[in-house]
Amino acid sequence: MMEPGETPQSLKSVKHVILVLSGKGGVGKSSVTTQLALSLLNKGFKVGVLDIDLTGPSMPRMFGLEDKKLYQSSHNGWIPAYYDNTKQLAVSSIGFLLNNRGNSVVWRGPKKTGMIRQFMRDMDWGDLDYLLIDTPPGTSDEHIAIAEELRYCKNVDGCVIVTTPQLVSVNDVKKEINFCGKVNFKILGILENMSGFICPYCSECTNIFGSGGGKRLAEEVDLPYLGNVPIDPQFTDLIERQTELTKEKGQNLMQMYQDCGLSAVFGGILKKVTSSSA
Ligand SMILES: Nc1ncnc2c1ncn2[C@@H]1O[C@H](COP(=O)(O)OP(=O)(O)OP(=O)(O)O)[C@@H](O)[C@H]1O
Repeated sequence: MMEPGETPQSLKSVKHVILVLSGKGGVGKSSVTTQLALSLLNKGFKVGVLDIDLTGPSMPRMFGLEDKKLYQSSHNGWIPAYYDNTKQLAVSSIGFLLNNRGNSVVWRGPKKTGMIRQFMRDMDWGDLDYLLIDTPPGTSDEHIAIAEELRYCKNVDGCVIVTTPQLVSVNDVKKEINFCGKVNFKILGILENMSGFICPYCSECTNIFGSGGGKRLAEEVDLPYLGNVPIDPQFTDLIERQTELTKEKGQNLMQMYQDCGLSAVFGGILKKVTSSSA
């Protein structure tokens, strides 16, 4: 039984917890979580990823783990899905508990809260350097539940907020910032995803959705700006065809990501995230 004000047992051996949030859906929050994880792994850290997007879980697909399941250990709760035998990357998502990928989760608030509580208290993460938490868009039941669970955890570094350059996304981010203030989550910085498209043939950058909205917002609200992430079709292809590419190249996702243009971009972003969280 957890006493009020305590860090859940499952997080006691986790050094840093970082949440990834966005005001709007489809802005690339899961892609950002995935790339932060890959960048940390490529630096030699042991990483866990918790997907609390209960209605649209995407972490199993992002890491090519769709066939995996979560198992209940005899004494220590749920065992996460490991990417491979090295156990450097552990992932937990409701996607691993659904019998069928197409199944939908139609739950009211209390059931969602119960599931998140279980994810927070009953996972056997073991020792981790970083636990990244991918959240659904907005500020709904899942966010309130996770904020309650993490309320007294000393190892929560804070949140990375993802936006796209469009004003409508930037406006929704302001609500997310407001939410973080209310639940006392530190904001590590704002990141602008889909910030231009780099032509793979001529390397010219076209600002399809405009650009600079994230940076202007960070200045307006006086928060660190973490950087722009362009649209890179190589990354989408890597995620979509990872099983095929792994067979073709004999490399795992972490190795293949190092050849992706976005890995250098995330190298810079990770430095800022980890220095803000230090
Ligand atoms: N910088 C990028 N370059 C190329 N593709 C990207 C980039 N960012 C996101 N994508 C692609 O856009 C799609 C949506 O991204 P993602 O699933 O990460 O968004 P999300 O904000 O997590 O969505 P949801 O609101 O459904 O949780 C995915 O197919 C992803 O591969």
